[in-house]
Amino acid sequence: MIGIDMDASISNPQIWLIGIIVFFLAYNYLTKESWKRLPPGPPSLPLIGSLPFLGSSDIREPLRKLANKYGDVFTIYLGSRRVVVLDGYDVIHDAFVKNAKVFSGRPNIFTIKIITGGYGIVSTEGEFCREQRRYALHILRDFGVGRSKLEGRMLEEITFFIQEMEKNTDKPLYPQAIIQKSVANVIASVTFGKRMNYEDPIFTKFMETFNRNFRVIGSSGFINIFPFVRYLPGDLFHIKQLQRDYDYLISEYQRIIDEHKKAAKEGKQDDDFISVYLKKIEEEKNVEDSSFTEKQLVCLCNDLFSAGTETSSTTLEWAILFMSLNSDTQARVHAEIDDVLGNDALPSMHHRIQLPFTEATILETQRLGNIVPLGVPHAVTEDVYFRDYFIPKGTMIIPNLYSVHIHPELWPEPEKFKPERFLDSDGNIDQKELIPFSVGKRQCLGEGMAKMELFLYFTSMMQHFNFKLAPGCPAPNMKGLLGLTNTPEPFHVLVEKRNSK
Ligand code: HEM
Repeated sequence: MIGIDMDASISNPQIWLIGIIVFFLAYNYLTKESWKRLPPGPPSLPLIGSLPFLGSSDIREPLRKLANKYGDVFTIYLGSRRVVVLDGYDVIHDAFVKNAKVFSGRPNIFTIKIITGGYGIVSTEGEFCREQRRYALHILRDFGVGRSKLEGRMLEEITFFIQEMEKNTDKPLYPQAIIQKSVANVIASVTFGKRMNYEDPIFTKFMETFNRNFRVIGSSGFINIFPFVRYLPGDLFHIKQLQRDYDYLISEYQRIIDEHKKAAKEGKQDDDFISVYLKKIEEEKNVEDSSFTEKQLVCLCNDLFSAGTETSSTTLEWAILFMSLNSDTQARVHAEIDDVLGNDALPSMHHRIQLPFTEATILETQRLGNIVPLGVPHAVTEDVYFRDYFIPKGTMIIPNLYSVHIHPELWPEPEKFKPERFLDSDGNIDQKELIPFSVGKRQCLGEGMAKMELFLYFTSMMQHFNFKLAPGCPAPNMKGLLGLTNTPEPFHVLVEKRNSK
């Protein structure tokens, strides 16, 4: 008969070891959040998480496939970071609008933290962010979003833009730089109170640095998943470059803020974001722990430039590309604009209602261009049960706006460019479930300004020019290049001056 010698077992180190392992496994199992039913998802491997299931660089289609398999709320792991992806309009709306209080946080992202230091709006959360967001919106509204003051400044910039395009007619043009400088000038005019000459070397250096910064952040997924790479010698992952470029941009904002302070001391009143904000800092100087500081103003300037330049200019680039490839649509837009504006009246926002097809073409550009396809990541600010799943506090949330904009039930033949889909049977605009600016409490702060910009720029461009692909230049791959935004692959167009009517 086989008996158990208890004394021998207690002193046997192997049995102790097995006991400890069993204890830890059991502890891990019992305390693991998964028993609380985290949203399902693909397996997660040590260190790399779900990366093998996300394709090489463009994760849009892999995310769609995962949604087909796991449903409209699913979990992936970027390295060891847990991320919940929301797929489709209903679930994004449920989270960001109906559960806005919990879903309006921002995740802690290494590259963003090293450059912003926790200031600004885009990457902050909580009461600090709410107060700053409210005040920034107040300035923008007061300043003229939806009113003629901003429209006047924009139209002035558009005049320079049209002149610049005219210099480039009848030869192959890659329009990215001209559009971007002009759109950056709109932000400069709102923020600094002045536009800059396109050839100005300071402006050129600023935009080059800004673009490099944007590109590095756009491709910094690897650094954010494996932040320890910052300790490697050299600068293989461009982290030092990122910091250097950011310091340069900050010094430029600071220089302009100092000029404003000097002007204010001399009694000169400026009518721009910086001037209004500086007055607020002065008003709050005796308020303990006021969130209105110069450091915050500097970061706000950067937020407005970062969030407001690339997005609008990329949308306009897509618009030119779609027009070049869809001559029937282009002809219909031309005809509508000719009827309402002729060839020299300046467009204004009150023309929007008379130009429904033009408006529908802009909406279709936003849908198919999918400029910010994965939105800006949110985070849940507390543990939450959502659609029967448990999502722990701090989890990063990705709203897959791309999934909304290519959903075949919402948009039949979603891959085709068809502005008519936004017109109802009476020919009026029906925006349907288009959400390029996201939804909820963190919805784009510049939406009003962006809509004005897209309408005035697009209408003016179409009033003056006809676009077609430059001979010998093939159409680019229409999926675009995914970074922070989805930009068209480089393309060359022929810009032809129109003589309408
Ligand atoms: C076509 C142009 C634009 C598009 C497609 C766009 C899209 C977006 C999206 C998707 C978000 C993320 C919202 C979220 O977190 O749920 C966002 C945030 C933001 N946008 Fe825009 N945007 C555009 C233009 C602008 C402009 C012109 C400005 C500046 C005046 C601006 C300023 C901001 C800011 C400050 C945020 C952060 C808001 C926050 O964190 O609370 N955007 N935008």
